Amino acid sequence: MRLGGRLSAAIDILSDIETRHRPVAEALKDWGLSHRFAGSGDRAAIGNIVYDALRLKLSHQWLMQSEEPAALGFAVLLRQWGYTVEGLTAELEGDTFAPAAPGSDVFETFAARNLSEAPPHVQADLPEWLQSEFEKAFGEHWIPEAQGLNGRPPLDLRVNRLKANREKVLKALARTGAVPTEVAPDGIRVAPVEGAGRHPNVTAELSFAKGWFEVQDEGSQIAALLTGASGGQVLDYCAGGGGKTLALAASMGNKGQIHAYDADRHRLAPIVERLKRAGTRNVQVHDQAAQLEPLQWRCDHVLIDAPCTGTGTWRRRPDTKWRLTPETLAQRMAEQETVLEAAHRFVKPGGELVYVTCSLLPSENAGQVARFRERHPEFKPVEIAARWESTFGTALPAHADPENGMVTLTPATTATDGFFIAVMRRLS
Ligand SMILES: C[S@@+](CC[C@H](N)C(=O)[O-])C[C@H]1O[C@@H](n2cnc3c(N)ncnc32)[C@H](O)[C@@H]1O
Repeated sequence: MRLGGRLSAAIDILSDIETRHRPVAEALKDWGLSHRFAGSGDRAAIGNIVYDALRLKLSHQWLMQSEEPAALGFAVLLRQWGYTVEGLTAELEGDTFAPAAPGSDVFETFAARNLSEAPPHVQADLPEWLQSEFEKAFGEHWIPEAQGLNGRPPLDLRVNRLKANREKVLKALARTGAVPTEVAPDGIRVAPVEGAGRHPNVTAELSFAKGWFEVQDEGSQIAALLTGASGGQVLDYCAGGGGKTLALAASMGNKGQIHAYDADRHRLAPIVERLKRAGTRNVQVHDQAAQLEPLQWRCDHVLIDAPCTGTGTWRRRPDTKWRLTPETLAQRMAEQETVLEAAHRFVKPGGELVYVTCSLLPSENAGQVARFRERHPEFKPVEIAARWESTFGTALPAHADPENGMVTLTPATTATDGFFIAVMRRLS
């Protein structure tokens, strides 16, 4: 397919997402099933246009003065893929599969408008109702912080120390251009792709099958390491598919005992195969809360990787940004309170509770922790600056609240997905 056909397909998919309120992954999959002739390069290019359009949807619409999916598609190529109007027109000329170009007046409007005159939430490309949350989180830096969530993400991997080391994996993946991550000691990164590019399918590699590495964002690796667990009894209370459980098992060198629990057994199911591939020997998986009862007051570390709105992962799932509602936020906050209430009981006196979200909204983060500490004054913040420095050998990143044991990672400051991490110790 040439660019015109790819752009037409992306516009059709954007219409489908808009009219039927469908998740982007499903819309792309359906398109692929009904267009089996399209090669993998075409699918990647089409997917990239769709994802890019959703990342900057509001500012594209404002600059084009149009909410039409076609305007979005053209805006992607002009603003994110480096085309000029003339270059794009020339490229699409004579391409019978190319979509009709928006009228010349749309391009003129686009050229005449200046984004710095748009309302702040349009500049930031987020739903207006979330502006106050971002202002609260980042003060005067809230627009660049929100914009940081609008870029393409890298592909991050975590080297599994139980089976390999960073050098070995870097060598095995040399042709991908992978490099060591800045902060996480076992992380390696393949840079974000440009234009129609796509990341290598690393899970098809023999080294992946052998358990040498996992796909995991550097922020998630950092969160797991900040638990500070090196042995003892560890409870991963919201283990899901086991991303952080695996990271903990590796950093603990298979010592101590990790208990991985999740209320949703379907989410938990893949953990068994993953643990096997990674060569872990210190993890017990639990799918019933009752199985955890003997652990009450016994755990050295309890990790709560809480259910959240996922605002920190908008680079990877930009459609969720536009589907998020105040009702969903309220629901996630209620779930967070439930898990905090249920999980803190397992921390032994002197033990630690680590609360993590992949969201940047203060009501899910600092607000949630403050309310928890009001209800449970026996939990006090740990020295997060010292923990960070001894773990990573650097100073705390820009958005941290050492007095309250909290740190926030963002694409703009740590070049990771957005994460919030609070570490507390139970005094009695
Ligand atoms: C952010 S995800 C966990 C991701 C996982 N830790 C990882 O690193 O791959 C949050 C998890 O919390 C689980 N969860 C939600 N409510 C829960 C509850 N009341 N008790 C235990 N787990 C819960 C969800 O099923 C979901 O898997």
